[in-house]
Amino acid sequence: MAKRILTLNQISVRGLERLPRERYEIASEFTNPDAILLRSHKLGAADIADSVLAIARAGAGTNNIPVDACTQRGIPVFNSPGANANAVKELVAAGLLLGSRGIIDGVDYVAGLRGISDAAALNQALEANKKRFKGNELQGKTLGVVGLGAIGSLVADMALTLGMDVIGYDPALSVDAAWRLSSQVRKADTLSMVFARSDYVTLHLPALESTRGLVSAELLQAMPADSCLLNFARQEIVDEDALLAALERGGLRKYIADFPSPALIGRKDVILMPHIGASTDEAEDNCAIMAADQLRDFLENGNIRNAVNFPTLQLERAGTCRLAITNSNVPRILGSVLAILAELDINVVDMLNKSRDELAYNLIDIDRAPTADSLAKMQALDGVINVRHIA
Ligand SMILES: NC(=O)c1ccc[n+]([C@@H]2O[C@H](COP(=O)([O-])OP(=O)(O)OC[C@H]3O[C@@H](n4cnc5c(N)ncnc54)[C@H](O)[C@@H]3O)[C@@H](O)[C@H]2O)c1
Ligand SMILES: O=C(O)[C@H](O)COP(=O)(O)O
Repeated sequence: MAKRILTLNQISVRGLERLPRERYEIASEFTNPDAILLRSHKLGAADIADSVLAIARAGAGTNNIPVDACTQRGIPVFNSPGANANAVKELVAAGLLLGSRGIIDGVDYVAGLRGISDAAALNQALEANKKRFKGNELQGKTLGVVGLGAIGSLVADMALTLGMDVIGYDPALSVDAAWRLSSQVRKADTLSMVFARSDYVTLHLPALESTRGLVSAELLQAMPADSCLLNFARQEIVDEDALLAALERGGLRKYIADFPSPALIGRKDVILMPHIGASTDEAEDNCAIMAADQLRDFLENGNIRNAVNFPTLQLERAGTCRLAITNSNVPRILGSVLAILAELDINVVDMLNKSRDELAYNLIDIDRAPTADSLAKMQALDGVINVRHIA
């Protein structure tokens, strides 16, 4: 039977094409979907039907998904790391330029000259007024990058090519990300060091409980006068009251962000974009393709790539069929599962078991399909969260 994929945002067609119609039904409304494919749609735990086996986020941030509730229910949440990083990097480049030059005010000024029909008079007005839109160059200025993952590392490289000094902070930098990073990026040991030493600070870290309000009054106070803060990560990382206070007292020249809020709209010292960091054809295709491929591999083979709450685990298919079992990460569960298979005289052809935090996940290839009774027995074992028989 075709698997049912519920889409909760518009997903690029190139991604949806990875889910062939003979095996997948895709719709924006389903009562009992097998999986959910979404972008920034805010998903509540109660919105996830019992039938859902997996959730795929075509994008980086998963703070719109109740990941802890999914983990408890044994539902992997996939994302597409790096697939939209270049799009965000390019918008940050635009943000830096908008923060350093009088582009927006200058363009607005020119738009207001529509009524002048005489070219000479127009030219005279432009030349007389252009001093109002003077800016500064980025070359030689310091950019502080907070979060040096897929996006932060590209932003750091981009800033180096613009002749900026780059200082970076990431207390949880992965080994892969460290390899990607230019040796010209100076390491900051503390967040306050980044804020104190930068003309521009750009945020590229996830919204987590631990990063909510991370950009605090204290950090903003440490910034040099005339500095700019760029936020293309998430709104909640910046303490909005502290931000408004910093802008009011002139401690921050500009806030440039992808996340408008009522209190920020209309301020001259704030440049807001409508969450378009990943809104390019290329990024939308990349994210949707990655998310759809990972989802399909999970639904058809139980393999896990780029889940934010499950261990990474891939096993070549062997045997007649496969069991995918999620359980609490405690001893003896796997042994009990194997004992049930042994009772049925079913041979294990290959298997892989991995854990991540409180979860363990197993792929077990067997030479014969188990009975419905034995599957129910496995499901009933203490600590087993779910058991899936994949033909
Ligand atoms: N504006 C947009 O449209 C848009 C697009 C893509 C991503 N994003 C946001 O950007 C975030 C980063 O995306 P990414 O693809 O670079 O993710 P990533 O996982 O590759 O990188 C995030 C980095 O942040 C680091 N980090 C975590 N906590 C930190 C902390 N307290 N201080 C400093 N660094 C910390 C991690 O170690 C990691 O290296 C996403 O989580 C998402 O919220 C926004
Ligand atoms: O986290 C992300 O990938 C971005 O915020 C993009 O969100 P979007 O897919 O809704 O544009």
